[in-house]
Amino acid sequence: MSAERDRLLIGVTACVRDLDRRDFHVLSSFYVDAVAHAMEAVPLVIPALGPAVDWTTMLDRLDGLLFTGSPSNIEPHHYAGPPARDGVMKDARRDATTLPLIRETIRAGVPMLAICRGLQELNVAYGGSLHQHVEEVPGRTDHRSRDSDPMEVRYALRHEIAFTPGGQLAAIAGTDHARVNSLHGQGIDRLGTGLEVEATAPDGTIEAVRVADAQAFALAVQWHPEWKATEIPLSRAIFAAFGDACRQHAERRNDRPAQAGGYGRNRIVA
Ligand SMILES: N[C@@H](CCC(=O)NCCCC(=O)O)C(=O)O
Repeated sequence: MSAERDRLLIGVTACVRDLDRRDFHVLSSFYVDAVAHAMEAVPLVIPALGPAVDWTTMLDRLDGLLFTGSPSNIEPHHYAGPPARDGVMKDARRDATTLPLIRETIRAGVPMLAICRGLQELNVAYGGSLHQHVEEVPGRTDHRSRDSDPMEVRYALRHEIAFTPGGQLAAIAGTDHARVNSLHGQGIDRLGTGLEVEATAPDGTIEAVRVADAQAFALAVQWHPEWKATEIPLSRAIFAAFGDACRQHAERRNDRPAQAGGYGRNRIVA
């Protein structure tokens, strides 16, 4: 088998945007670049088709899933929150795809990494709720970036985070604190059942969580490691740890006999 065929296949979630009077399934190139370069894996864009996607077939073939960030917000009815203010960007079809897909991914034991909106989706998928405007919560700072700023400014490392002592992220990072970028207006309010906090900002905002009883890697961060993923040491470490977990999952699955419709299907080899 060629080295190219050995590469990991990583699903990356897409948003739906109305562009030129049609819907496009889109995502920032930073995520696919991070998968291609920091993980040396093959990114496969997962369209936001909601229940039309056959999760079992998809999860049988993927080595891992990256739940991406997005300018849009989760519709508050998913966490019994008050209606969003006028003008807030939403994406019902992404919600209808990622919320069940996260639960299914973890149930299937497929490794996952979630970033920004992805972290918020994981929290909501596990029964948690969100602050819709973190900057208005007493004691909190403004975690948003300015859309008009150049990317180097928007993605600049902006604030400290402290890793939970003894946590998975502290082990991945090899330190107890780091500086991260910040491009979000929403954040975790009530923590989802079964999630554990892995990092916090000085104002108390939850910056990273993990699914406590997941069979495989299931980590989510509120910042953006996909930015300069091959250059920033913490980002490199996160994608390396995710890649290791995906490789182990691929190896375990390839050892299992083929099943018709289960999560143990062998990959087709030449
Ligand atoms: N809209 C939510 C989530 C923030 C988020 O994921 N930002 C990423 C923007 C850039 C990108 O598409 O990658 C919030 O504001 O909290």
